[in-house]
Amino acid sequence: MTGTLLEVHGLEVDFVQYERGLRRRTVHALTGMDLTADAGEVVALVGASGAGKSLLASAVLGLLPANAVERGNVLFDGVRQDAAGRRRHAGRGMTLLPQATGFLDPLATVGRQVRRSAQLAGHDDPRGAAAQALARRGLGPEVLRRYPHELSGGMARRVLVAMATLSSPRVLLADEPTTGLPPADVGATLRELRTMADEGCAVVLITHELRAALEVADHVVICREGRTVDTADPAAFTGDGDALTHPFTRALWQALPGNGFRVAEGV
Ligand SMILES: Nc1ncnc2c1ncn2[C@@H]1O[C@H](COP(=O)(O)OP(=O)(O)OP(=O)(O)O)[C@@H](O)[C@H]1O
Ligand code: NI
Repeated sequence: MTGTLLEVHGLEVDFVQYERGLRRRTVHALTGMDLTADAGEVVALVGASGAGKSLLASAVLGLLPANAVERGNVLFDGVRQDAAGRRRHAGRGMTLLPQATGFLDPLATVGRQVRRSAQLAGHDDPRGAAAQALARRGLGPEVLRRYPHELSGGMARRVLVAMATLSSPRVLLADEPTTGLPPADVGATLRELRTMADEGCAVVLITHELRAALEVADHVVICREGRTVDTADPAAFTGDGDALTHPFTRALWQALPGNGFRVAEGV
């Protein structure tokens, strides 16, 4: 259960936009993302809102919109894959646990969607596996018949977690998996991701909550304004942050409540 399953090298993403009068404008959304995740690891990708975390996940899975232009390399299990190749792995070898619960199909029942994840992963009994996966997250059989709009935000998120884990991915990109969950469920979800890694999956945990990331991560990748700026060891996030070599990472740590209330601006 060793080996690098996901490598992202110098990933850049531009969006081509047309303004009034058909004037073309290029937005440089990602300008240099690097990330490596081995089997057995949780790699946290941490950064502020708009830093480019979700975009990296979409790009890795080949799910960028048509007006996006991508440069750089993405390797899955040591093999470079173009966007179409990555899309073929999506939902099988590589799974996205999406940030937006809008990823659920509004026209299909929860049961049908969760069973589909189980089927794709080759479960012998998709129906039983789906019911069990939901029950493990406190969602009873009545939820199977519901449509996504009949779920609360927290329930929808637990359905997404159930679908992602059922698909037994080798690489899991979990995009803000704990947002909107009550504290007890946050811990349970993080532990679940840790267990998936311990069983051989490479987990990329996308979050803006550094403290939560430190609880389960083996490495912390820090991104800022479309590029990764540092990869740090979770053990270095202690005390005043003197063990953190990058000034931006140190400032992020020091700015956390309880760490001195220093402001990270101007770094
Ligand atoms: N389809 C798009 N067209 C143009 N710009 C986009 C598009 N999608 C994302 N962006 C831009 O790319 C940048 C990164 O967005 P992204 O959603 O990856 O941020 P994030 O780090 O996931 O933030 P959050 O923590 O709020 O989820 C933002 O500036 C955003 O406006
Ligand atoms: Ni995001």
